[in-house]
Amino acid sequence: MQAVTLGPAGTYSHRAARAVADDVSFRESVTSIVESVADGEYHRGVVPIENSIEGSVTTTLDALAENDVAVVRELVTPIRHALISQTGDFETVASHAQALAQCRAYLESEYPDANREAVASTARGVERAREDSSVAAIAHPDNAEELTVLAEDIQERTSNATRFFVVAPANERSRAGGKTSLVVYPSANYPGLLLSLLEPFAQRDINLTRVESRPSGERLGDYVFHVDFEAGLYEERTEEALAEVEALAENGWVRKLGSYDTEHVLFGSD
Ligand SMILES: O=C(O)C(=O)C[C@]1(C(=O)O)C=C[C@@H](O)C=C1
Repeated sequence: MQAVTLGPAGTYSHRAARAVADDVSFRESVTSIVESVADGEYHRGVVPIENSIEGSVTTTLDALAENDVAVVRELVTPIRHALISQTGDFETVASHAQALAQCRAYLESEYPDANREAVASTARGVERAREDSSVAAIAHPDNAEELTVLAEDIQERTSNATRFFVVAPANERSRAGGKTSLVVYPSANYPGLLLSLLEPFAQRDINLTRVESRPSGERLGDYVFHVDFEAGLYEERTEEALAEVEALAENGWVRKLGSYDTEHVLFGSD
């Protein structure tokens, strides 16, 4: 099977994608990965959804709200960052914005005067460091070929981990699995709306694992809600809860991304 993920080769997304497919292709943005699966160009896409330190990857949330795709697997993988450069003498640190944020304390204490440059991915940061000796990158240490690893494990916590979703064409959505993800756009705003959307789950003893609001883009104060919970779409209690949520969102829409199980993925050097 072929999968598409964030490139170039060597990103954390690439590491996660190797657990899904032998043949991995690359795109420059999460949005184009999700779109290329929705268009049928690829069968699987691997996208970061949430990090234990820095929280949601908002471009992924928005792409899942805007494209009709299914989530078929969830992969959790440790994220251990290294500082990589040609020499110890650099002016700029280049990496993905998530990685720069996950190493904020280290950078502030060790390199308070260095410029931070957000690039499309951690591996793109390594390319910058390879081209320019005044640039250091934050990335997985396996990317350091011919460069120097100045420091390892510079993320805020050793427990740093990122969740990835494996997206598939919408017709491959599964009802089986211990977790489910939904996107709900109620297109309404009144006191207690969010409470009413969540009560159907509490009443059926369904544990929510994440609720995130994102602006709908329509107007200020209008939100899309991303909800993950510990039950499968095949369960009667889920069907009942969803019927109530769909009734509450009758002016908007509910996207069932699908049910899946969580897998923890490790690589040799993790
Ligand atoms: O830049 C990469 O290496 C990515 O795969 C992206 C990404 C992210 O968007 O969160 C993935 C995992 C880490 O949290 C840091 C960056």
